[in-house]
Amino acid sequence: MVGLAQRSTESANEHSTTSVVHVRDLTKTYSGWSFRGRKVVNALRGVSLDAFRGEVFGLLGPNGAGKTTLIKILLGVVRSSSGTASLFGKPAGSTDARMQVGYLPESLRVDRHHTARSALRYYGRMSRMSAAEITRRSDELLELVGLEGRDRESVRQFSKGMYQRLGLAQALMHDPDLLVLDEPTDGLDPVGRNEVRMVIDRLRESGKTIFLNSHILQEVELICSRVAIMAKGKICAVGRIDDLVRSESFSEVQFEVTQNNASQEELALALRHNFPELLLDEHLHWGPVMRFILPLSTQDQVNHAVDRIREAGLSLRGLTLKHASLEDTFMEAVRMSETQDGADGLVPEPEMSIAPITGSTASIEANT
Ligand SMILES: Nc1ncnc2c1ncn2[C@@H]1O[C@H](COP(=O)(O)OP(=O)(O)OP(=O)(O)O)[C@@H](O)[C@H]1O
Repeated sequence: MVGLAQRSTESANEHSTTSVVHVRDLTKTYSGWSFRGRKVVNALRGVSLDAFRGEVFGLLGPNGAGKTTLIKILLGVVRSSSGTASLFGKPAGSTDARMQVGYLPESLRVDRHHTARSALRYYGRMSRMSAAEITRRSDELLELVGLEGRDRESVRQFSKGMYQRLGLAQALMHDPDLLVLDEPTDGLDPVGRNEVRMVIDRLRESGKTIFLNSHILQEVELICSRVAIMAKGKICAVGRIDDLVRSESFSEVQFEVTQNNASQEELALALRHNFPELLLDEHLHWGPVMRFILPLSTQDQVNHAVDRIREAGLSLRGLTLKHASLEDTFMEAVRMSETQDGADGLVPEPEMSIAPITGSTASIEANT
């Protein structure tokens, strides 16, 4: 298992160190009044992270962790309470920063009367692109997302995967260097997920930086080079997935033991005496060789269990270590955050007024 405290496992040599998304000590407090009085929600509590040029950075966290709030601040839709957030060195929300970011919301709505091409024309116009530029860019993007040849069909005919790939194309219309994707593969079948993943791969290869929010851990493992795990408004861990899911940590260990001349009942009795957690039958698989699984995570714990098996006069026939996964890392981080304080009230406050957005980020909604 991973260490319990917040830790950073950055390794500067393995990726570009040019910070595209730079966040320091960011806080966001929503406050307001209800019939019970004043309520405050600390949605972000001192968040710091960097996403570097050319990487796919994943933001993970359970519901209410603060992911959407962070993304809204990066896009300039919500104002932070304190701390700094910048994109390409420009304050998040400034016109300069917005011009360099494309956004795919979780549920992009493209009017049903559109074809893929007319939708891109619409978004291109919103980004104040010329007609020639729109045609050129649409051709490029339709090919990139694999919708060439389908561009005159009504989006009504589109599968979810095609719709999502069109969403990626709209986010890319003004050729931003940073793409912010909110749950890009949510609701897609395996084929659709694979198609979207392939587009993301091609974008990464072309040098774009991708910042994505997802709760599908297997997807994140496949797509992202680095991740931040958030819970209760804080970053619990940040770094390369391989580093976070440390190879020397386990999630569980399976033992196989036996004892000369002992019946299965005697063997079970000896095991239960030494490992009280095996009182439940579901944890113990009976047979001449008994099998059981313990939730051990460190080598020391494994050594200790082996010592106990030997002291009980049992012989160890087999030992299988299951290495920790990103899910184990995530669950541990979330468990830890739950043991900390932070009961928050939930009252919306009126958010800042939303300035006209240039570029394809115009599809962002003022979600209060
Ligand atoms: N406008 C708002 N007014 C008051 N509280 C809010 C507002 N927006 C979000 N919150 C609260 O802030 C906290 C963080 O919410 P946020 O939507 O950022 O989390 P999230 O990680 O994106 O969750 P989810 O995965 O469910 O979308 C939650 O407790 C949420 O209820």
